[in-house]
Amino acid sequence: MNLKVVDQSPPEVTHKRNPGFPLDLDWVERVRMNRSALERRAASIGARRTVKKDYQLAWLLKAITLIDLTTLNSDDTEGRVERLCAKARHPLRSDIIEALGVGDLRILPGAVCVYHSFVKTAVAALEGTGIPVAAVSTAFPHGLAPVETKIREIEMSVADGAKEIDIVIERGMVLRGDWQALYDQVKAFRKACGDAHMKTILGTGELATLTNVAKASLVCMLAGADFIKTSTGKEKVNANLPTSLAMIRMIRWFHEETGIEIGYKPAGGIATAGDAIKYMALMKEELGTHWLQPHLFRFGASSLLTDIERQLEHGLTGHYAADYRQPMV
Ligand SMILES: O=C[C@H](O)COP(=O)(O)O
Repeated sequence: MNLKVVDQSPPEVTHKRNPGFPLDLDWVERVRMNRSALERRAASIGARRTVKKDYQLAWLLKAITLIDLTTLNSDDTEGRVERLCAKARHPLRSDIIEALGVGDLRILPGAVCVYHSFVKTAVAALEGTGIPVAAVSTAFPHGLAPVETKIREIEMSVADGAKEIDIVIERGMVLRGDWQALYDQVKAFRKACGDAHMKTILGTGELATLTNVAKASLVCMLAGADFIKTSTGKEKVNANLPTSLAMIRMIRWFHEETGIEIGYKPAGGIATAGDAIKYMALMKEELGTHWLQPHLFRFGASSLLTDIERQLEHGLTGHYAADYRQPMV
């Protein structure tokens, strides 16, 4: 198996964090996306085999390192978060690791993502692993609370030990075209994050057009977002490939203009190993393999790891495991 794809050099050495830039309304005005062209391009990603069989297991191992292992349910408990963190510590069964011969590779998820209330629990459960805790703060999933309340929630998540903050934007600001209000609020969120990296959830399924998605992406990047993220997982339409293309192309344009690399996080409804490979192929083709590293790409997903583990076992044995052998939480 070619494991080069799994190997990662330490990203922090070279990665320059987005410092934020002034709001350039002329640039925002120039942004246009052509939905049918993006849909055609997205369809071409799914239509052909993107990763040859020999490489599939390596890509799936890589995919694990890119997952924000997530539980975001209204009935979450400390116990469920602890079980999720135990899974994060050992994302693959030891017999699979042994059979793949990858015991010496650091295959751990990119982060564990929880509501603010569970940050302390997750930080304690992950101690010593180096796996960061990401908190969805700012009145997730709707984002509709007074700005002071949302800023306070960020500050509390950071104080509890979250190293990454997933903020949600107010979709109404985009629908009204109030780019100044969006910029000001996201900039204030970034300030409250301090050293914690900020992922900016756009709620793309509620933004009406791909041009709006692209403009909102740009405004959030100008305001200092470290990542742009599609969805909360709670909208009727969550991550998909055409929306991803619109956002990824804005990341590329932003990089061309500023030299700053922004991360991308598709989230919501990404549940199969096949989905994961399509998103990774899209990133590779549009931005290059460099972008397939945990500091520049994450999946927001609650059940993806279960399917990846099943597919890895299938790749090794030719059989699928019974569900009880791969409990999630
Ligand atoms: O940000 C993560 C999403 O809420 C996860 O959505 P999912 O449960 O559909 O995988």
